[in-house]
Amino acid sequence: MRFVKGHGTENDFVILPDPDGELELPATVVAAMCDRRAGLGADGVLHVMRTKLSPEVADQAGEAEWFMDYRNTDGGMAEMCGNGIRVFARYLVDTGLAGAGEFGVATRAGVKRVRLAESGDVSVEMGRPRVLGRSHTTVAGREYEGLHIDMGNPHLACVIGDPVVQLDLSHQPAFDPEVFPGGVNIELLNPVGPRRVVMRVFERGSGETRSCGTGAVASAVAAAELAGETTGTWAVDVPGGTLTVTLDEHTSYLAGPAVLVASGELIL
Ligand SMILES: N[C@@H](CCC[C@H](N)C(=O)O)C(=O)O
Repeated sequence: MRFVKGHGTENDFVILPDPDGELELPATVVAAMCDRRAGLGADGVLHVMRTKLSPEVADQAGEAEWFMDYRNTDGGMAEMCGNGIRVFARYLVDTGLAGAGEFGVATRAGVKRVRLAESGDVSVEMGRPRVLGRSHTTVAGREYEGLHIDMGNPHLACVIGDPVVQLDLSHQPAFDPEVFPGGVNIELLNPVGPRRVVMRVFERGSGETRSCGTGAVASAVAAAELAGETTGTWAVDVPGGTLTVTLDEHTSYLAGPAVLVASGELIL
């Protein structure tokens, strides 16, 4: 099985080209690929399929030739991945499957428009974050409150007083299963300057990762709410680098580096 490996601010992915939709991807196979000791190692899998061949998203085929079928480390499907879609776009352009410039990519959360800049950064229009209320999480015995935000996938973004660098995120933080029946991505963040936050994340289905694009947008929304703002551009520092989030009245944008680092043959 051919693969390409890439990352966006060290949120890393195995890319599986499968234009004609011939691959079977049971959760066990995805989990084996993502295993950092016995497999290739990754935070998730980007399965590259023609949109028209996937019944899940075939209605998006008019706006997007390619479908990002996203899987978490545990093999579970997710609706959207902000870093993944930027790496996916980099892959499509570098392999000639899409022209440079702006184009649509199909996802389970609808078509997202991506754009490659000359600097090498890839940006994506993420849509309007939906704030659905407040909830709480417990991390290493400490309870934190945050905003429940729908980015196509579920988030709990918590601005906290404790320094996020010191948190123990080696275990699943507790959350309210009545609010998040399908699980949740949990962001912990500290504002560190005007429109700048430091964020760590515990992702649904993958554990702590070094970055999360949808989580960065949710974090900017939570920081903006605290500052009494609704629009503007935020820098989100994550363990793997820095992402830029722009919020306006109608939508949100995520930008940052997206690189391919290896390709080869997987023996599974
Ligand atoms: N790392 C991603 C989010 C991936 C999906 C997430 N774990 C979920 O289950 O919703 C990002 O960059 O947004």
